[in-house]
Amino acid sequence: MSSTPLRSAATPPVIVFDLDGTLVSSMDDLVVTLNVVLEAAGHEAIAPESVRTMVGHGAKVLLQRGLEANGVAWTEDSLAPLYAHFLTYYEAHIADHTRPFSGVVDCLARLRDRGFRLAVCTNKVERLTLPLLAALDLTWHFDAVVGGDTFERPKPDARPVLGAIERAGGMVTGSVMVGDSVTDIDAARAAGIPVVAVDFGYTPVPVRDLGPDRVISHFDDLEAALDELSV
Ligand SMILES: O=C(O)COP(=O)(O)O
Ligand SMILES: [Mg+2]
Repeated sequence: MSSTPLRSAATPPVIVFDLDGTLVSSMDDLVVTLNVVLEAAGHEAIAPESVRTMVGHGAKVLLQRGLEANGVAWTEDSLAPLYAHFLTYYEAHIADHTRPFSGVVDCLARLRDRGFRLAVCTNKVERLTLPLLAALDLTWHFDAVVGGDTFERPKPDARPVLGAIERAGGMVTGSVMVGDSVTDIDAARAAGIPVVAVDFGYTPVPVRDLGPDRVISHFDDLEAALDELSV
């Protein structure tokens, strides 16, 4: 049992979680989907190690990067049918291989017990985010879910992070972002809240080099990191 006192229920801080590469290991399903779409359009499949460096800005940008890796120039018009295929295929295979990372579910429960509100702030569009959370039975943990298309601009804009805190009914002071990539760190900075990075996510450079306030290698270590940040 934690000895940390419960927080005031009136104005709780919010732990705002990124989704892909932070809460869930979605890489395998993203790789399969991207390559199904690219190959159907007559292009080469991309190696999983390369796809890992392309995730974090939403499916449309992933597809754009997949085309660019094939040396294919794209326009909004040429991208549209491929993006439609991506959405349809990925929706039908959203949790074939995707699972919460080790320790996630227990950690979410402990944070709730400690009086935090919890939110998701991902650059995945809502159409994909909501079914993925539901398929993994994660939805009920969260007071708010913000996708890449919920507000005008996605992360690294501050608005989705601040919107997640607001929709979760919490206050900005004491809230913390937990993410795996530069978009999360920059969004947290823009929102004026600290950021804990996980080092097992999807990023082309080591996340430690991006200057997060704390780095964890397992969700069992998140509460200690939050305690160190005095939130
Ligand atoms: O690139 C995506 O699909 C979304 O990524 P995120 O959950 O890490 O923001
Ligand atoms: Mg991520």
